Amino acid sequence: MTPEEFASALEKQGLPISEQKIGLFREYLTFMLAYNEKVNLTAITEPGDIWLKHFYDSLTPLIFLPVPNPTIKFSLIDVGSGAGFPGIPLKIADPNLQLTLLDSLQKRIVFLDKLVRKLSLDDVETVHGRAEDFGQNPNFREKYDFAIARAVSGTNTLLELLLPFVKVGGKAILMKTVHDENEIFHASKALEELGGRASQSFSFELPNGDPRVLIVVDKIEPTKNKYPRKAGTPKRSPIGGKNG
Ligand SMILES: C[S@@+](CC[C@H](N)C(=O)[O-])C[C@H]1O[C@@H](n2cnc3c(N)ncnc32)[C@H](O)[C@@H]1O
Repeated sequence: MTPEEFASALEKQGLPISEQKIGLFREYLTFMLAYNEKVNLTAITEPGDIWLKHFYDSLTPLIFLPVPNPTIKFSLIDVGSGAGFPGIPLKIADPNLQLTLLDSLQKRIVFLDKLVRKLSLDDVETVHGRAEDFGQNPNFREKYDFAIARAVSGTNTLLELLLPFVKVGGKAILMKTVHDENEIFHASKALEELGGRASQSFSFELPNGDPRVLIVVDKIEPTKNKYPRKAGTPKRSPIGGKNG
């Protein structure tokens, strides 16, 4: 996908993007690829693939999910953000977002700090640590309108990593590749323990035909104090068992 195809695919989906924002995506791509030479950030290094599989893919929640009133600032934590996906593309598209990027790898957080300065993005906080620890931290716990993650872990594990961050009334968004789109409706044990309710599941294809699923979970009750459990436990022993 070229930058022009990126802009026109978004426009077709009702998400027009300005030249100035395309310029920020160009800077992001150049900076990430240069940095990737010394620090492992992404296995996707072909520019056309970056426009499609990182940038366009990261924006799909804005295309497929009902967007809250754009004049209201909302807070979002991107858990396991890696090289900034999906958080940074979402912030470029919606500068009103109050964004937190969390990752357990220090070298990725150092990259994200530099990137945020390079792109002059406001209201972006980067946090080095494990979701399991920060989910128990009162400054982060139940403080966000949205918690999102792409390519971090299986659904039951991810629910335990995401839902503790979400305010009652907010949403967790799970970005998945191929999987059973009804899986979330069978994650009842994890949802019940964590105060979530499966709300929507969207299956769609990227412009090249690659399948994607977005799962939305409403936070309907506070998460029980014992969750998230200590670092590593949600992955080793997911509530309700391992799933996709
Ligand atoms: C496969 S990468 C995906 C990165 C990015 N979300 C993307 O879609 O390109 C997974 C990232 O999650 C981070 N991660 C995994 N488990 C985590 C945890 N428990 N807490 C915080 N970060 C975690 C890893 O350090 C890694 O950067």
